[in-house]
Amino acid sequence: MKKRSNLKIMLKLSGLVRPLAGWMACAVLMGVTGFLCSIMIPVLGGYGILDAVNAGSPFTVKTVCIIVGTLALLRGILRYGEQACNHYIAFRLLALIRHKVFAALRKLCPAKLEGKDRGNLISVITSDIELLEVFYAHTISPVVIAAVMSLAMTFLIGRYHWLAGLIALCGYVTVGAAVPLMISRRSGSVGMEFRKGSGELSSFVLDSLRGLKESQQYGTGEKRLSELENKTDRLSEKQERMSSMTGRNMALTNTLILIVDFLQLGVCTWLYLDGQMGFDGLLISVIATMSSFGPVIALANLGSTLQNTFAAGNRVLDILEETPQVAGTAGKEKTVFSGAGLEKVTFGYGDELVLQDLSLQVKPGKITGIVGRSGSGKSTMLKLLMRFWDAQEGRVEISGKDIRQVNASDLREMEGYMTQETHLFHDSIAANLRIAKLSASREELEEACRKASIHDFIMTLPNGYDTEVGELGETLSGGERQRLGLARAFLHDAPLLLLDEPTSNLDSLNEAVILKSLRDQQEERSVVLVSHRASTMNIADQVYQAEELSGKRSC
Ligand SMILES: Nc1ncnc2c1ncn2[C@@H]1O[C@H](COP(=O)(O)OP(=O)(O)OP(=O)(O)O)[C@@H](O)[C@H]1O
Repeated sequence: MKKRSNLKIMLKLSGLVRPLAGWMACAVLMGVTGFLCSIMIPVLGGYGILDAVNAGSPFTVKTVCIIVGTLALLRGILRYGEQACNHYIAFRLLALIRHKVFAALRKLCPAKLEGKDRGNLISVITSDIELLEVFYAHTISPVVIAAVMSLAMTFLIGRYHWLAGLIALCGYVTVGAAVPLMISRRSGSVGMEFRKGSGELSSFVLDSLRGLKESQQYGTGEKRLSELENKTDRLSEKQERMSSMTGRNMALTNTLILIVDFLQLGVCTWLYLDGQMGFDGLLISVIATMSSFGPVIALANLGSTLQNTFAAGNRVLDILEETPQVAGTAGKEKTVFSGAGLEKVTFGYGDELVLQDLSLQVKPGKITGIVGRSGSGKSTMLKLLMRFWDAQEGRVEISGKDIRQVNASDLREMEGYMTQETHLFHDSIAANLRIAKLSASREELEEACRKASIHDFIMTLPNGYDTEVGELGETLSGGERQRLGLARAFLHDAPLLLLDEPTSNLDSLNEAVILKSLRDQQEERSVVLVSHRASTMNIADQVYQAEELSGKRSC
C-alpha cells in the first residue's frame, strides 16, 4: 500500500468534488448563515438585557424577540438545507468514486484479480468507499464553515477590544485545529490498521465461505471459527482504542472550551473594571465566545474519525492510481484476424519464470493443440494471447502485428476465451449465455448450446433457458457449467477460440459432440486447445509440447 500524507489524501479526495463545486458552495453558505443565526440568538439576548437595564443597546427587547424568533426558524431551515446539500454531494460522489474504481479495476483486471486477495478488494469497494461519506458530508464544508465563522466572530468580539478578539481566536484555533491535529497524530496508524484488519477479515470470511464444504469434510470448522474469533477480537481491540481516543478527545475539547470561556470572562471583567471596555463589550464578548464554539467542535470531533476515513481514502486512491500490468491500446487501425503466434517469448509472474524463448504459430482455420505437464505454462500462453499480461521478452502477434499495437476492443472481438473455471452469475441461463453476445436471439442461444451439447439438458429444466442458476452456478454440475462456458464461447463467434481444458469434466459422449462441433466450424475459425486428454487432442492439426519450449512436433 502506498503511504500518503493526510494532507495529500485530503487534497486528492477534495479534487473529486470539482464537478459539484456549486453544491459545495451552497452548503458552505447555508452552513455559515445557519451558524451565524444560532450564535446571534444568545448575542441578541445580551442586547435585550442591555436594553432592559438601559445600558445602551442598538435593539429594543421587542425587536430582539422578533429577530430571535426569525433567526431560530431560519437556523432550522438552513441547517436542513446544509445537511441536504452535503449528503447530496456525498452520495453523488460515492457513486462517482464507485464508477471510477470499477473503471480502474477494468483496466487492472484480470492481472489484478489473480494476485490480490479478493475479500480485501471487496472491502475497499464496499466499506472503504462508504466511509468516504464522512469526508464529503462532514469534513469539507465544516472546515470552511469553521474557518469563516471563527474569523467573523473574532472580528465581532475584537470590535469591543482586541484582547478579547485574540482570546476568542486562540480558542478557535486550539479547539478546531491544534486538538484535531494532535489527536490525529496521536492515534497514529490505528485507523490504517483498522481498515487493513477489516479487509483481512472480509478476505477470511469469503475464503471460509468458499471452503465451507472442505472445512466440514475434514472437520476443521472449529479451528476456522477460532481463527475468525481471534481476528474479530483483534479488530474490536483496535475499534476500542479508536473509541477511547474519541472519548478523550471530547473531554479535552470541552475542558479547553471551558478554560477559554472563563479566561474571556476574567479578561473582559478586568478590561471593564479598568475602563478599557464598556459593560456592553463585557456582556456581548462573553456571550459570543461561549456560544460560538459549535463550528469548531464539529472539527474537533473529526480528529479521531478522520484517521479511519483517511485510511479508507488511501486504500481507494491506491486502486485509482495503480498502474495496470497491461496498458490498453485504442485508436489504432482496425485489425482483422489472420493468424496469431508467440515469437521467442519469455514470461514470468514476478520472479517466477514460466515461459522461456517460446515460439508457436496459430494458423487460420486450424486447430492448434498444447499439451504438457501441470504448471508448464499452457494457460499462461493463452493469457498472453488474450493480453492479460505482456511478455517480458519476445513478441506476441495477432494478424502479424505486435499484440500491443492491436486495439483492446478488436482483441476482445477477435478472441473467445474459455477458462478452466466457468463463472455463472446468479441469473437465468439465457442471461448467463448472453454475456457473450448481448443481442443474441433465442435461436442463436440454442444453436450455440447444441454445439456445446448442453441444449438437451437445458430443455429438461423446469423453465428451460429461463431457469435461474444458483449463486456461483452451484446448482449445476461441473460438466454442465463447463458446457455452458463452451456455449458462451461459441456464441461469441470469434475467429480465434482459446479453449483451456474444455472437456476435462465431460463424459466421452459429450466430448464427442463438442469435438465434432469444433471440427465442423474449423473452416471459419482458428482454435487453440489446451488439454490433458489424448482423445481431445486427436482433433488438433498440430500439437505443441509445452516443456519443449521452442520445440514442436506435428501430428
Ligand atoms: N497469477 C499468477 N501469479 C503467479 N504465478 C502464477 C499465476 N498464474 C499461474 N502461475 C504459476 O505459473 C505456472 C504456470 O501456470 P499455468 O496455469 O500456465 O500452468 P498450466 O500448464 O496451465 O497448468 P495446468 O495444466 O495445471 O492448468 C504455475 O507454476 C503457476 O503456479
